[in-house]
Amino acid sequence: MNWIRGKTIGRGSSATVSIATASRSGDVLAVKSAELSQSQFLNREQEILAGLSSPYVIAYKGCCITSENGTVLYNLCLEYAPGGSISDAVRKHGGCLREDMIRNYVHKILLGLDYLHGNRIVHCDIKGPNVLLTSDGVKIADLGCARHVDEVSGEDRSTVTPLAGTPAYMAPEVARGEQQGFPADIWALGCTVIEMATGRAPWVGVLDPVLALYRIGFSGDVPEIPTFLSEQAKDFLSKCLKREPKERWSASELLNHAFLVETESASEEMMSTFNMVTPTSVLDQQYWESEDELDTTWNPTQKRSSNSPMDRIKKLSELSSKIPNWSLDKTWVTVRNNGSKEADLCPNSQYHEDNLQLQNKDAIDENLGETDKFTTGIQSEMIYTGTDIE
Ligand SMILES: Nc1ncnc2c1ncn2[C@@H]1O[C@H](COP(=O)(O)OP(=O)(O)OP(=O)(O)O)[C@@H](O)[C@H]1O
Repeated sequence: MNWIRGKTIGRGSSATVSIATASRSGDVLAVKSAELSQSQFLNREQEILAGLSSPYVIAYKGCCITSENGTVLYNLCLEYAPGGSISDAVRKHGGCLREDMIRNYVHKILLGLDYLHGNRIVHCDIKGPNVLLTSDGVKIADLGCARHVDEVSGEDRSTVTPLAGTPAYMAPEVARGEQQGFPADIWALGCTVIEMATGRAPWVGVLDPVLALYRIGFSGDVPEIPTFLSEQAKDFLSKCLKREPKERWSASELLNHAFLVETESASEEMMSTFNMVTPTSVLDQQYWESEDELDTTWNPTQKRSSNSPMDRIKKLSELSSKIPNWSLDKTWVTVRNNGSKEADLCPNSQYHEDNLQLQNKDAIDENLGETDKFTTGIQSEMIYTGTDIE
């Protein structure tokens, strides 16, 4: 597949995302790239996405290898989401979303989760930044942490695949290191609803993530449910945030919850909110003006020698100075089992939100790997012919 790489539009822990145009069709794409030698998460995401087709999951468009400025890159081509993430939407709306908007988004996320779970896939990292807005509506993205569930036992393969996700959104059983099945996605959905309603990740007031994880795993507490929500919304949340995974409602059960009955009412307003004119080319200047994002990765498995709950909490405390507070900014961390360096864990954790964008850029510059250096400096009109991988 030939495509023209444009500006960098996002950065995550495993990859850099650029806008691109498919040479033949002119379609606008998002291309997620990582150095080939460090592309294991992109590979896993490709393997999962390639088998999926849902209007509620960001679509897979192909993958290829390119050699750019002497660096060999693995590229995952995806449907482009011009509206940003749900977290962006929360910020644009002044820090919280109206309940009818939340209802609409939740409905689409649940349709996506119902589809994934029906295909025996656990997403493992549901949160506002990983739900994107396209001209077709809300779609689940970033399946880099996703995994197949064992079809025979119905349990996940956590013995071979370490648990993953973002601490503030982790279900109690995940925080304890026990299991990460479908109910863990439902808990994370509940946390995402709180994020949409309040502009903050759950567990407000617990700034130390080590203490917070301990509380999530062992205290018996659940995140505070916003009192200003309707009774239906509160009841919906209570079904997501059951501490016992077996008591949590499934995606298909939640789709029939009374909270979602009026789901279509806010659709039109939401779609007009984000100025989602689809660019016709990577040369459209307005699409170079989106801000770069910095997400950071926390990688506890690098040092992991035991998976017992207390050992996991202790390991967390070793890393706590590098872990940011959990406010709704760009300092969330994703737990993954790759080999990234501790120095990369959270370069921006000490920065105040007011100067976050500037500081993020500085932090990016300090922490750039070769791929990032290349991608940041890339010109907007470069045509690459990748080696298609089927
Ligand atoms: N399909 C897309 N369309 C538009 N922007 C996208 C798309 N996919 C990703 N992005 C942007 O790139 C950023 C990083 O992408 P993504 O979260 O998939 O990377 P990652 O390395 O898996 O991140 P994380 O560290 O959160 O796991 C996103 O926050 C988003 O801003």
